[in-house]
Amino acid sequence: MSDLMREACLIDGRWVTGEQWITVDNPASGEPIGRVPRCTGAQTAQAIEAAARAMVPWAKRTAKERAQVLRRYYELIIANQEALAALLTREQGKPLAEARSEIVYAAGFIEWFAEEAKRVYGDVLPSHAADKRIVVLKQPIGVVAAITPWNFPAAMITRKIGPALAAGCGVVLKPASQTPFSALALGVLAQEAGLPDGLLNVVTGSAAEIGDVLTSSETVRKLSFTGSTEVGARLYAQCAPSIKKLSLELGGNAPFIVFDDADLDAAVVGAIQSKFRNAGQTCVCANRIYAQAGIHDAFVERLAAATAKLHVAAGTEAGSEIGPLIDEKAVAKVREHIADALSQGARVVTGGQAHALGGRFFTPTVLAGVTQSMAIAREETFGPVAPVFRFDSEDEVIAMANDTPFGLASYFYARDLGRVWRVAEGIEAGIVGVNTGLISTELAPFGGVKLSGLGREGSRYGIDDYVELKYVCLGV
Ligand SMILES: NC(=O)C1=CN([C@@H]2O[C@H](COP(=O)(O)OP(=O)(O)OC[C@H]3O[C@@H](n4cnc5c(N)ncnc54)[C@H](OP(=O)(O)O)[C@@H]3O)[C@@H](O)[C@H]2O)C=CC1
Ligand SMILES: O=C(O)[C@H](O)CS(=O)(=O)O
Repeated sequence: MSDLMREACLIDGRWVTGEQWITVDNPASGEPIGRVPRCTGAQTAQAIEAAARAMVPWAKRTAKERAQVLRRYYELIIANQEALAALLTREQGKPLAEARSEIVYAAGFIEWFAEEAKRVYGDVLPSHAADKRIVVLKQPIGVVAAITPWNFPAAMITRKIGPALAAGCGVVLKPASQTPFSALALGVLAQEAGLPDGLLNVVTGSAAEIGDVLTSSETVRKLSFTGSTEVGARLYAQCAPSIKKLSLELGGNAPFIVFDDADLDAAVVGAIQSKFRNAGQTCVCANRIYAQAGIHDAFVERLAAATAKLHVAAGTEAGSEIGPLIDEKAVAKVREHIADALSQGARVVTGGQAHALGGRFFTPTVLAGVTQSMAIAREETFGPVAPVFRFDSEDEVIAMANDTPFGLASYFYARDLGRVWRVAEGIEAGIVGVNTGLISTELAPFGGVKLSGLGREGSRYGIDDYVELKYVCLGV
């Protein structure tokens, strides 16, 4: 067990366990790698109380003092990149190279919000009366509950705790049950960085039981959730009675459009990067690939050739590019999407079947002849399958791209300036990648529209969701 691995929860500065446990397995082998406590509702309530108590002195510290602690936290995450990456690959399965990148990405949110802590500015506004002055204060919103998914076990956490801690809030974090160890390791480093006891609490266990306590608590003033739209909507409803502020980063169904005037080789590189990162298990993966008639056949041929070269192996194996899927349910969904597409006339260009490694490994796949009526066009595959649709006109493909209740990420390759503006403005999404398949950075506002969620994470906008505005009307 690495010295960052904890089989315990962090509540009020203490590592605690319970009477029941949840076993965590290695997706590459299916073998158990450890266990974490199944925290009770009472333990969750203790964590909320600890966060509320610890945030009072924390919020009273100067912004610069908070920034200095967060800066130390950032430096410790970077210093422990290798150990954190190894732990992340063991519990989530992604290639070690991707895990190392995720740790840098995760650290980037702490670095960024350490700086943003010092720039939470209020306002003095022109008054409405000679004997009044208008002052706007920005104050920490209160205790923050953060619930995170398994696909980015480190970055999805720091993307939430970074702004929360920078703003002066206390946090109760519930990581995904399949990938708790990265979160607990970040708890170890938070203590080492000097975060006060109780400010960051990490509870593991039954999502519903912990979620019920977090969403019903009136002490919790903010819920930040990343995960499926189904669960996000449920949490939204559960938070209504206590009128919490919500950030919801939910599911996607990203279109990836290649126009006739695209740089075809660049488009193939971008499609591979967007589609197969984390074995396709990201909410911003290209989920539908549209190729214009003039380049369709050449693009499909080149995409299939590049896809067939991807190295499928356990994440710990040198050169691994595609690791295992998180669980058997994920493999079943990939099979269902392929079978449904083939039953409606699509064809396999490469892949299409489980990998020789067996278990949760699946061969990177390209389908052609895909249409909007297929399940793979309507649902998020969350796996290594690239479905290619043919289209003729710009208006037609914008309509196809927008023919989804989701609106998180989108991508297109084109070089005509007018087309770039028309398509970027016409696509209904929170994020548009133009001539790139990689859009993830802590410096930009990340989030979606429609059923993909509420709010933005990262960037100078990201801290707004963790403060409240207070209007002070000053009689003079
Ligand atoms: N927009 C974005 O940035 C992202 C969106 N996603 C989306 O999430 C999905 C895949 O991730 P996945 O983890 O399976 O998503 P889930 O929504 O199933 O789970 C996300 C988190 O919510 C918890 N959870 C589940 N049910 C409840 C509940 N009733 N009350 C409280 N918490 C609950 C889970 O806990 P437990 O693990 O214990 O079940 C987990 O920690 C995909 O749809 C993907 O698109 C994923 C990542 C990023
Ligand atoms: O969980 C996800 O899919 C992440 O939000 C993707 S990203 O932040 O790495 O782009």
